[in-house]
Amino acid sequence: MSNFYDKVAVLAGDSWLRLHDGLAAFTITEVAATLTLATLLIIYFSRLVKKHIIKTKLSPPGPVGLPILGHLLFIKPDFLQYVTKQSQIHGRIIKLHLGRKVYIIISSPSIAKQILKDHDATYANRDIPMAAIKGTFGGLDIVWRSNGPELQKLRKLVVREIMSNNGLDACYEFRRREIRQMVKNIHGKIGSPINLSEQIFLTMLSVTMSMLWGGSLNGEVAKLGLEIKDRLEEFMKLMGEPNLSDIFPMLRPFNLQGIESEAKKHVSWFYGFLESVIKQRMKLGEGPKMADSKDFLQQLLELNQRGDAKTSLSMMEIKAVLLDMVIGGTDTTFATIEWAMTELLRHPNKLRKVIEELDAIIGDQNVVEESNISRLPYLTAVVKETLRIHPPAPLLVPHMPNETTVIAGYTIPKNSWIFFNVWAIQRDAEFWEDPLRFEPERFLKDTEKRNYTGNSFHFFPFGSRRRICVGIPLVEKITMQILATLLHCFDWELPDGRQPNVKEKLQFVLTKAEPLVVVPVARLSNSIQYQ
Ligand code: HEM
Repeated sequence: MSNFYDKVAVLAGDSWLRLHDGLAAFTITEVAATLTLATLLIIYFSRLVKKHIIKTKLSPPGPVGLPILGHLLFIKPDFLQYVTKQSQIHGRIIKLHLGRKVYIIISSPSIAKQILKDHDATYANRDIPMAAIKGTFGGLDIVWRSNGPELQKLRKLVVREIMSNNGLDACYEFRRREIRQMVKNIHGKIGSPINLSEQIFLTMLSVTMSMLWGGSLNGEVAKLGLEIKDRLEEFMKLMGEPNLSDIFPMLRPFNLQGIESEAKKHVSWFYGFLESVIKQRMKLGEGPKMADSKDFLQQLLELNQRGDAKTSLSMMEIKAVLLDMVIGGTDTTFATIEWAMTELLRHPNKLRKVIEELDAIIGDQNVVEESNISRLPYLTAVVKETLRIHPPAPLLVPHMPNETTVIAGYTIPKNSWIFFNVWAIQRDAEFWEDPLRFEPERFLKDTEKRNYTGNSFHFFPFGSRRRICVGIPLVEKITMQILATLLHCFDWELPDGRQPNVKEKLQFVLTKAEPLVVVPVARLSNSIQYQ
């Protein structure tokens, strides 16, 4: 043994020549052992140095909290307004705490980029709230799964099989049918004030349900659709509610606010309903077919039958993913259309430009089809400007780093909740000229740079990189087609000439606090569009 260490000393200290001489005398095992030892020492010391750097770095600034509770009592009633105001006072990266949970709020594009681009994998995890654990079989869906091969498998399946051009084309007829139904419903109420927000919501739910399993909200089924809406709204509210079981995990067994049991009640109702749809589908075989259309459920069940671990899905995963789709597909898209209509009605000169474009491209005699959408650049800019001023997920979904890191000179502890305040970034006068003005024209210039595919950290309403929204291709089609149809088929009058306000309400998704009430007026000479 001592002979071995003598040889190591020769290697470490003597001349190049002697080293070469010495090498000849070593066995392969001895050389390998030396290299392993050296590597382990390097790893050990670099970790020590990293730990020391992290320890000596600062914690992000933030308001002073109460002992034990931290900022729990301050974040209500309006979390978004509270964190935005605190960021204006303390800086673009701030820290709050709720019990032992650390919240980090980012309002800086460059810091967001550092996290989402340079530390993407570390920060692509989620700390799943108790309400979501109850609602997703412990996190079997996409939204609440942490980073890893299972998440990537699910995301790939949805993106490739469902959100691809082929997947979406396969269920175009379902979307088209529901939009035609919306036109018919509104046409029946010409001249009287209608709650357009509710109409848009029901259309979106109807479109989503019909794409997922061929369901519809017409006739008897309408009641069912409304019950789905109420149950899922309750579930979302509970997920957004600060929960003592999350903040103080030792209190979990007591379920003090009853959030977990309530969440389970609402979501179990929804899963019960889904099970009956799935059972019926399996009994009947293929389910409703329209021309060459296939609904999502059919595509998901085919994946379940594949029996190939790489691509197949379990029944629980299918149900959890369907829940993501109903929630993700309905609320966010509804909010975007509702805000776009509100902003256009507040800005008649912009509305006029949209109408001119629709008249030029679609004309008086035709119906808006998905194939026309790419020829409507001004309306596309309207949707982007709406997503800039009113991002439906203003803080994205909280990310969680699985190790402690140093970001912008501050230590971000492992397992903290990271909120990206896109709402504040997208309204920041430092990055946007006259940021509160509704100005779609800003998206007509430099269109490549000003897109929302996650490369710009000044405009990222869908997030970025590993956790970017999987629904973007569907959003692009459905938002544009519904908006174009509403504006092509009808003129809209404001009851008593009152402008709609832009008061916001955050319940996981940022919607209008008050519904949009307007009077539809028929505007096309060809009544075929209304039938
Ligand atoms: C205007 C409409 C929409 C907006 C603004 C939006 C926005 C977002 C945002 C901000 C995230 C979180 C990104 C992050 O964690 O960093 C997200 C995730 C997600 N969205 Fe959307 N979304 C929309 C529509 C949809 C639609 C139509 C679907 C599906 C039908 C969908 C499905 C999902 C899913 C499954 C996730 C989870 C992705 C993951 O965690 O890996 N979304 N979306």
